[in-house]
Amino acid sequence: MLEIEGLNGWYGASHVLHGVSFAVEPGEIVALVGRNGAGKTSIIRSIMGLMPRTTGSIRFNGEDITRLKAHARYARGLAYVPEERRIVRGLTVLENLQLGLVADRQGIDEAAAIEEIARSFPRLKERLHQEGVTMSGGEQQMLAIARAMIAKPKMILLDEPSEGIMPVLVEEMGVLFRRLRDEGTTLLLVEQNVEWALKLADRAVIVDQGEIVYRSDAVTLLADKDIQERYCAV
Ligand SMILES: Nc1ncnc2c1ncn2[C@@H]1O[C@H](COP(=O)(O)OP(=O)(O)OP(=O)(O)O)[C@@H](O)[C@H]1O
Repeated sequence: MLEIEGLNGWYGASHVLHGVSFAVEPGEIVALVGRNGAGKTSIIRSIMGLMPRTTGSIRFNGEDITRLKAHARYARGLAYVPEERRIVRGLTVLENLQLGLVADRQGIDEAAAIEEIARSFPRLKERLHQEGVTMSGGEQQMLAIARAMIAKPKMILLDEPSEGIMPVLVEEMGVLFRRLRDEGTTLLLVEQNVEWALKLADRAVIVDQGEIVYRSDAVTLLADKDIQERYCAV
């Protein structure tokens, strides 16, 4: 589904990604973990076409998307939930959700799409006409995920979705991610909450100082406390 080969990335003169290669298969959850500053967000930005400068190649669904702009990648079925969520101030929950349909890729029936999202997110359903930014951090995170899901992407890139969120909502999020995966959506999950991410994921990739240093099944890394300690300890 997603194949990254020899990816290098820079912010100005600062070279932060060094020959990153890994693949994500259709319908799996891959956890991308590593310390603060290891390069996880930069990898996600590169996949979405939001990194200032990159070399190497990124293929999505068999197509080379390396030179495509972010909106074109989005239109091909990639969605992104950034760490900072970007719920738009002044807009209601419903209006924030509608933004997810602006770059509509398949002529989706808006009313049906909102109805479906409301079924998956009862907390949002109760608050459709409330201003989005007045909700709790966890509810805003759910809204950001719902907005990414609404146009039925093939793959969702999530940057630290559990950060700062109360445990009951993190649990709900885990149930949601498993359901999405079981329905065929592919997920790349960047997380500091390594144990939670590994329990959800099928496979794991570790990035350290801008390089991929480890790849395995999630259960293998979950059992390997030494590797977790070496590369993921905060
Ligand atoms: N906008 C930027 N300009 C310059 N350097 C940046 C910028 N964003 C990130 N960096 C640097 O790039 C490197 C990788 O950062 P990145 O945010 O990708 O790591 P991360 O693993 O996602 O970390 P975190 O968990 O802290 O978000 C770090 O050294 C960071 O300081």
